[in-house]
Amino acid sequence: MPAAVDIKQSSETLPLLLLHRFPSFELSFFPVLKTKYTVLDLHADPPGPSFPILSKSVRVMLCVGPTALTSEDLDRYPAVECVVGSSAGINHFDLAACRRRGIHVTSAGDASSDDVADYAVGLALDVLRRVSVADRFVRAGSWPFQKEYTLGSKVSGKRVGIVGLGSIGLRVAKRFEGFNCSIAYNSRKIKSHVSYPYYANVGDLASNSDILIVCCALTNETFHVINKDVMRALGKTGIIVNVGRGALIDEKELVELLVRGDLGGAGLDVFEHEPYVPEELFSLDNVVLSPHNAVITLESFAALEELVLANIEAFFSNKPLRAEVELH
Ligand SMILES: O=CC(=O)O
Repeated sequence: MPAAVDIKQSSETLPLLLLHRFPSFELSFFPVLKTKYTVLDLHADPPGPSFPILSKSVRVMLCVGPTALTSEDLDRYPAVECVVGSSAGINHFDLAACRRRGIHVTSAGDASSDDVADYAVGLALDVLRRVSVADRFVRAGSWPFQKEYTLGSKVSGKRVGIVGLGSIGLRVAKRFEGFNCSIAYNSRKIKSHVSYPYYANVGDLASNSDILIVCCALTNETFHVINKDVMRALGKTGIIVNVGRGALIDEKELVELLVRGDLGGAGLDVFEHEPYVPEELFSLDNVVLSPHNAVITLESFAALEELVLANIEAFFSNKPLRAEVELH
């Protein structure tokens, strides 16, 4: 499965870095990496003769995007001590295996939290005010002929429930405060630094919300945390926005409720089996679909690149890592 080696022999003393990424997804900092480290590129083509030997001494793995990192992957690289991730969500890493081996893991931290929070608000606005529908209407040339419109729904003053009040959730809350919305939240634990009402039960939060924003981490505990009952509690006028991970919501139930009109609408940036999106959603005007786009801005990528490079350098110079993940 290792495909290639791209070795810069600028200095034998520089340690190795294994780059684990999608093919043809060249980020601007890859050339910088290659000037500083001997970069083994798992997905480049063709394979190089030194790969099998060099890969045994790789100490840092850089995992770009949602490339899964399994226990078997780690077994192939016995010298790995640090996994540098490039996303905020790290459900695609086998964290238990990292913990067993004492491997440090870093994430994107809050490099893209502002952008994801902005996007969550944008999706809610779009669903309620039907911006994408209006755009399609104009582009289809319907404006001169059709005089009847489906009414949108006001955003200001709505009750916003946030599932996961971490760095993204807190930013979502601040933004909706600007719309005079009331905020409440659910998370693993009550947050003493905020005064928003806390609901230990997601269903209770949904019952008391008009807009439910899902932005918690995907773990074994939060898989399908938004189930049929929670969505029923949100009700026929409630809308749900997911900028976390697809599997936080029971997607099959979500689709059924939306198709039957038992849920008010949805703004979805993530899906359970990306890039597959259930086709039943395509014809629903109360649903806004987006291809895992919330982090994709110039600014997020710049912050991410800075963080990734800093963490690699910190590891090799025995300095503290940033955005290190606590492995329980
Ligand atoms: O989805 C994107 C991320 O987790 O950073």
